[in-house]
Amino acid sequence: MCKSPLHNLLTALPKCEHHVHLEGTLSPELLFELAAKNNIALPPVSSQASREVGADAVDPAFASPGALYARYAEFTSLDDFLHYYYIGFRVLLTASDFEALTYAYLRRAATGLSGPASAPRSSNVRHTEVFFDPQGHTPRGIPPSTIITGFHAAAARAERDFGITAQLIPCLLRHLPVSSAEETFTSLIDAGFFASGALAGLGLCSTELDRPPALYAPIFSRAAALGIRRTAHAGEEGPPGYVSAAVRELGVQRVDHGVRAAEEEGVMRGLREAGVLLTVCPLSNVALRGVHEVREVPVRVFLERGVKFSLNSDDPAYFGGYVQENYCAVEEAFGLSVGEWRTIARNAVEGSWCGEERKGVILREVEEVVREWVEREGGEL
Ligand code: HPA
Ligand SMILES: [Zn+2]
Repeated sequence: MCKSPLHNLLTALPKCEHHVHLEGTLSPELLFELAAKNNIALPPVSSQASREVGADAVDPAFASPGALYARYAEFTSLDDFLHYYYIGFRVLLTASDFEALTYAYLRRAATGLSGPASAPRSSNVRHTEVFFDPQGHTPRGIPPSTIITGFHAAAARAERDFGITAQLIPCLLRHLPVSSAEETFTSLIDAGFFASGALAGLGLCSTELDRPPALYAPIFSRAAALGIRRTAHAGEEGPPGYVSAAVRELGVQRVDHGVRAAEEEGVMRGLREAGVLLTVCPLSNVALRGVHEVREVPVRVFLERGVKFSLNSDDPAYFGGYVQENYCAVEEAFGLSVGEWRTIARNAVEGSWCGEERKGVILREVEEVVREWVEREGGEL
């Protein structure tokens, strides 16, 4: 629980999350549990065990969940994190593994609970749009259909149980050749996953430096021609110019992270004029050393310049917080007003891809929660 007087408003505020990687919700505990169940070898923790040809390098972080958590607290960069993130993929094999992973995340996002259901609710994500990385699974013999089946089974159950709605977005991986991204995108189209609504849009992630958005322009223009919504990670480690390139050359409706846009007024103006929403992830930025502390995330600058953003967890199992913890960290760092939180909550709903009817429902909930708070506690709107 954060120390802010607005804490109870922040837990009650209806939220939309647009930037969370399904594989980034894999906790160290579940990683070890699935490795044991699926008989998957993790990197050896001592040189005794690593003599085979092609074996992983020795890494004492895989000694226990506690050792992994300690290593996660010391990430030095995006690529340092991605090394661990992709190792985690290995334990996910079956549709039921993906269903378990998805349901645990949705329950936590909707209720704040990871333990017993009797505890009071302390988070209120009403709608979430979740990334996954097909190219991290197909080489292991796991087709996108396995992930999509598991995800939607969990989403249906979580909607019944908690009233949260969820959509799924594949991200193409920038550390692999562009030809692999093209093949992946083509196979997802051919399988009819976009046309059926099983996939809600297209994303782009992984290593950013030296992978300019323009490399992916042909794929994204194909997506545009097919009426597929688009988003891309940009301006996390990469320069502000990558943010404007994502908007101009990929035609994205959202930019994931985008925080380095604040370094250039012209880039901010472009975002404002295009009405693009940034999916900002404050605790992720601290964990991966983009900033030293949340106070350096340009939240205030974006609010003052009218650049829209939502607040998100990115990879909550790796970065020490879900959406709720990100909201609290921002409030502790900036002390925003009730009116500013209302703007953030409304922009998050409006930047969602869930359809006008659902957006209308959540917007009304936002207004009700804010109105009740102001009537009870006072405060500026
Ligand atoms: O923050 C991120 N950036 C890029 N790629 C990613 N894949 C998972 N999380 C991230
Ligand atoms: Zn991300």
